[in-house]
Amino acid sequence: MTAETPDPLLLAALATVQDPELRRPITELGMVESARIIGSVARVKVLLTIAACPLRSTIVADVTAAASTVPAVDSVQVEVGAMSPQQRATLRAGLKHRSVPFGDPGSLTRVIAVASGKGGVGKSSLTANLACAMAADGLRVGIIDADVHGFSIPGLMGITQAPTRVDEMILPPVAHGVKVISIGMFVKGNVPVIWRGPMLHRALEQFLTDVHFGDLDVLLLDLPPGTGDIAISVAQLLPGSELLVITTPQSAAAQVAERAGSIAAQTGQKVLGVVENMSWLQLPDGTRMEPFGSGGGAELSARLSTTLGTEVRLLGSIALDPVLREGGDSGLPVVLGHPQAPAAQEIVRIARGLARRPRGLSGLKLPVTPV
Ligand SMILES: Nc1ncnc2c1ncn2[C@@H]1O[C@H](COP(=O)(O)OP(=O)(O)OP(=O)(O)O)[C@@H](O)[C@H]1O
Repeated sequence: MTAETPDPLLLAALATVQDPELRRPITELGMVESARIIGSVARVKVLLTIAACPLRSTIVADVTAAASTVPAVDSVQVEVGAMSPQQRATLRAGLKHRSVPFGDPGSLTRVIAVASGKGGVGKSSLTANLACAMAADGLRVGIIDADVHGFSIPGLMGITQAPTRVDEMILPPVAHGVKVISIGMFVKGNVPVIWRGPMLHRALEQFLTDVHFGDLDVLLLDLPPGTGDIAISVAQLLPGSELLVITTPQSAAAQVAERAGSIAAQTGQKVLGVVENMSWLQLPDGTRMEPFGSGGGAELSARLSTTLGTEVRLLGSIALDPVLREGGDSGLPVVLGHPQAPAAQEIVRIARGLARRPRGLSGLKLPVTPV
């Protein structure tokens, strides 16, 4: 065997190693420069996308473990280098070719925009938990935190790592199996974002084009509360996206949420359903207290059904539970940290229902052209 020819058994073992960010075998990504076995020593040279790759040690550990499985190998030496600009351009071209553009009518990724009428109803907490529940079920899931003024997804998912940039391509950090991108990852400290419509539109557009999510089953968008510019941009950039509307049981909250949901009447988007959050608090004696009243979710689903002319179901009601708040504060969503909690089980049930629904035209108002 010449110095240039990789050892086929070693290469086959290395094909089981995935780049943690790109989620593709490192052999397919052009990251294995050489793979030889000399005596009983496996010598592998790995090229990282950039020299300062934050996941360097993970990749080295995975390569070492994979190479060790080859029967002839007693020890493994991993040399790490960085790709040349030319190699990165080839990688980018290959990824662009294979990634699914979420806005395409033929895209197989289900895009769910999570909306609410007002802030503080638990929209971001539910987005994070629904995503984790779907990922735990084996789906490939991404979140775009489009709540640019009140971005909270990185904290809820426990992400402190910045996205990796490969030239103009952005690789989103992965937490609990979910790929996440947020404007919060691009601002220093807790600086408020004071962008207006056109900038918000461009930020969302950039997330959708420059962030490499790879092939996703579900992309969740955490929208800002209300019926602002971003909701319109989402409808324009992702015409196939569907809305999930969150409310509390309070009648006033449901009325405000109706405005967020009825935006679908203008954009032609489908409303997947309503989720009522903070429905009740379980007291130590087993009784239920309803701090925010009751009936808001049912009221909202009835109102939206009338406005949109199609059934909009109440998909579930989630209890007010301190463990849900604690999970958000610690970056370990309750569906993973306390899966036995009733609130977690209800979120998992809702997530499974959403994931099961086939994509299609049912429930959509189709434009009718007069003949
Ligand atoms: N079911 C629940 N039980 C207990 N606490 C909850 C529940 N849902 C949300 N919370 C808490 O309520 C607060 C508001 O939730 P969250 O930030 O998810 O709301 P939001 O609708 O996304 O708000 P905004 O749009 O203003 O960001 C958070 O502190 C969160 O931990």
